[in-house]
Amino acid sequence: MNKLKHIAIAGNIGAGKTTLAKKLSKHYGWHTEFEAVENNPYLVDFYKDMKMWAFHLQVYFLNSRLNQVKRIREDERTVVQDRSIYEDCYVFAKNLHQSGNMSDRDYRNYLDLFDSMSPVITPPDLLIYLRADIPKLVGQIEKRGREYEESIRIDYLKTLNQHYEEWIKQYNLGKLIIIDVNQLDYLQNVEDFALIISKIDTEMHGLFSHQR
Ligand SMILES: Nc1ncnc2c1ncn2[C@@H]1O[C@H](COP(=O)(O)OP(=O)(O)OP(=O)(O)O)[C@@H](O)[C@H]1O
Repeated sequence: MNKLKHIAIAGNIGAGKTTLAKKLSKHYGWHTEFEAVENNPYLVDFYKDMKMWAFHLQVYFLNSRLNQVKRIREDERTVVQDRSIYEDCYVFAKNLHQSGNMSDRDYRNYLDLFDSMSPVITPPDLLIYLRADIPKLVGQIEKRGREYEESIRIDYLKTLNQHYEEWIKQYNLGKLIIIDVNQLDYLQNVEDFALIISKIDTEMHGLFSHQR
C-alpha cells in the first residue's frame, strides 16, 4: 500500500475544493488545512483594485501556504490541503503578471522569493486537480454568494483556467488524479463521490498505481 501523507486539492475559484476536502476528511479521517480566506487582510481590497493589491496579496498567500506546508510536514496525521502552493505561483501570480496587474519588477521580486523558499517546499504525495468549465465555476461562485467575489470577471476565470491547464500538463512532482467535475455533484450524489473515492483508492492500493 502506498501511504499518502499529504494530499492537495487543486482547482480554479469555485471548483469545489473545500467541499471535496471536507468529504475526504470525513471518509478517510484525514485532517484538513484550509485557505485563510476570512482573515485575509488583502482579499477584499484586491478584488476592488487588482493592480494596487496584487503583489501584497501574493506575498500574503505565499507565506500562508508555506506555513501550511511546514505544518503538514510536521503533522503525523494524513492531511488534505485546500489548494497547493504551486497554484499561487504558476497560476495566480503568473496570470496577474500576464494580464498587466502585476508589474515586471514585482513579479521578478515574487519569483525570487518563491525560488528562495523552494528548498523548504515539499510537494504533496497526491495532487487531485478538479477541472471545471466556466459555467460550472460561475454557478458555484454565485451559489456561495461571497460579496467580494461578485466583481470576478469571466475573463479572469478563463485565463486562470488556461494557466491551470498549462501547469497541470507539465506537473510531475508526484501522483496526480485529474477529475472533470463539470457533470459531478459529489456533495449530493453518493455515486459521484464513490467515483472519486475509487480513483484515490486505486492510487493507494492499486496494482497499477504509479509515480508520475
Ligand atoms: N494566489 C491567489 N491569488 C489571488 N487570489 C487568490 C489566490 N489564492 C486564493 N485566491 C482567492 O481566494 C478566494 C478563496 O479561494 P477559493 O474560492 O479558490 O477557495 P475555495 O473557497 O476553497 O474554492 P472552492 O470553491 O474550490 O472550494 C478566492 O476568491 C480566490 O480567488
